[in-house]
Amino acid sequence: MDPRARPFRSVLYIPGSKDRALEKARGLPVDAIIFDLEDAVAVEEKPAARTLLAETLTAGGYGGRFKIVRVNGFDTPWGRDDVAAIAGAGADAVLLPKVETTAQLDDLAAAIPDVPLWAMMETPKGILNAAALAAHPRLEGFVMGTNDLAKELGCRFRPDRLALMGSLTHCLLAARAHGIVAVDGVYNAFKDEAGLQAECDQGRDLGFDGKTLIHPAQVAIANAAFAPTESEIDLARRQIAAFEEAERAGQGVAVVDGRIVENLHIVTARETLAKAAAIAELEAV
Ligand SMILES: CC(C)(COP(=O)(O)OP(=O)(O)OC[C@H]1O[C@@H](n2cnc3c(N)ncnc32)[C@H](O)[C@@H]1OP(=O)(O)O)[C@@H](O)C(=O)NCCC(=O)NCCSC(=O)C[C@H](O)C(=O)O
Ligand SMILES: [Mg+2]
Repeated sequence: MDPRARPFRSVLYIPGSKDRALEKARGLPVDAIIFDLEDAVAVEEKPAARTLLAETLTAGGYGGRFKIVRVNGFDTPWGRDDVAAIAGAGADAVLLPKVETTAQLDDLAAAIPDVPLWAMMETPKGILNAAALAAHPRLEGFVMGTNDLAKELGCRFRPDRLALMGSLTHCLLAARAHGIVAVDGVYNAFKDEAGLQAECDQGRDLGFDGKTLIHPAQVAIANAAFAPTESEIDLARRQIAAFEEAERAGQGVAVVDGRIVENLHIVTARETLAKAAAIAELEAV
């Protein structure tokens, strides 16, 4: 199945140690959840978080939300135990942090044979290897780790994310070349709605499927920013109708709102309608 066939507008991190947040997420209108065992969980809490998360996933109750578990790296004392604990618990994907090589993905793939893999893109080596990682046969999604990446680059956070732009677009190119999902990084100032809106709009303009989030207050903004707008849906319908009319008249080009519409625009128009339909289907669950 095409991993991009379902929506990933809002992808909420939940620390695997926080039972209240794990419970709350069962009612949040998010497209996907990253149940985190890595950086959001303190070292002393890791074994208990792993057990709590395995029990929580097994209990279910997350409806149509896509369930991703971020395990610790296999170069830590916890990574392999994390994978063993969540295997068979019903996760839709397992997310490996700080991925740099396809050998790391091979290692994870061998440890959990039946679950799709996702990769955190957040180190310079990982970003440089994005094309090879995206081509891995088990990989279905990239998540940008913009905090770790900024740390590694030694760059400053700016509203326009200038220092990160090369990495963001490089990973998007790799993801699109290999048909996998690409989700943008988090916006840390979770009470700053205007800042989040601007960063979501930028991520959407770049081509990301959605945004990773850290707080429920961020969900509505991401859901709106990464959904097709009413005017985009209306335009898509009119482009398809006009193009089909042109084809019936033996022509390969139509004109809508003063702009040419060719077959390639119809591909985009159909994708827009398919995305709107997938969102409606998910929201009906
Ligand atoms: C940022 C927070 C620490 C804020 O927590 P808190 O002060 O408790 O928030 P609120 O009191 O406003 O919470 C209100 C209610 O919402 C629930 N809640 C809060 N956060 C979440 C969440 N993420 N998911 C689900 N529910 C959540 C609270 O439980 C309250 O519920 P109730 O009491 O019933 O009203 C906190 O939001 C938080 O811990 N966020 C997640 C942080 C996280 O996961 N960080 C790691 C991922 S970021 C990262 O690592 C990216 C990447 O790797 C990189 O390098 O960039
Ligand atoms: Mg990180």
